[in-house]
Amino acid sequence: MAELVRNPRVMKKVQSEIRNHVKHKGSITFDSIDQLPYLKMVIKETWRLHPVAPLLLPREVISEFQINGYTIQPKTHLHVNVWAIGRDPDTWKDPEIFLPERFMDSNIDAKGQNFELLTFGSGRRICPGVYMGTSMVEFCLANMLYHFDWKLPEGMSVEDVDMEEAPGLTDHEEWTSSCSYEVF
Ligand code: HEM
Repeated sequence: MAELVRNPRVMKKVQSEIRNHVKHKGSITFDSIDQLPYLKMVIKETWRLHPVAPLLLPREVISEFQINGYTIQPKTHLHVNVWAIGRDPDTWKDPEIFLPERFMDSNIDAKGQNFELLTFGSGRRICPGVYMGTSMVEFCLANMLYHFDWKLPEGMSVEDVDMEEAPGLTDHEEWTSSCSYEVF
């Protein structure tokens, strides 16, 4: 929501997609979500910049291996910095810009096969709730955007939105932003 409020162009575009689609149906169902490709791009772009678990869960090395000239010993604890991967300029063009369109005509998803986008981790310890989590986020966001128009409080501009992130196992904003909303 913070990225959408900061990017009114994207907010308008994703709301238009949802409202144009739902106009004919009356309500958002789980089946309708598959007809909302831009909503899915918005969610992937949010997960790229703001991964829910920025360092995943730690791993312990089982057997010695080499990487980039370093020898990693058994029992070493490893952290995969998904936050940094999502902002790597060798992987993403203009990584600091919130641009859902970068996922257009791209096969990258967050289901553990594309190491550029490890929202749910990967491998044997991948999040078992990947499908439930994705469906919940898609469904809740689609409903919030369908039913309400979201605005910053009176007197606050896009530049005032504080995107500072607090340290921790999960990624969350340092300060809770407030938004006003009107029923559509
Ligand atoms: C958007 C929603 C969610 C996100 C982004 C998310 C993300 C993650 C991540 C990044 C991990 C660590 C994976 C790794 O280190 O490779 C994880 C682990 C886990 N998640 Fe989720 N998760 C979500 C929803 C859920 C839901 C809905 C459930 C259960 C109903 C769930 C259950 C678990 C469990 C049990 C683990 C530990 C798996 C293990 O260590 O073997 N998650 N999740």
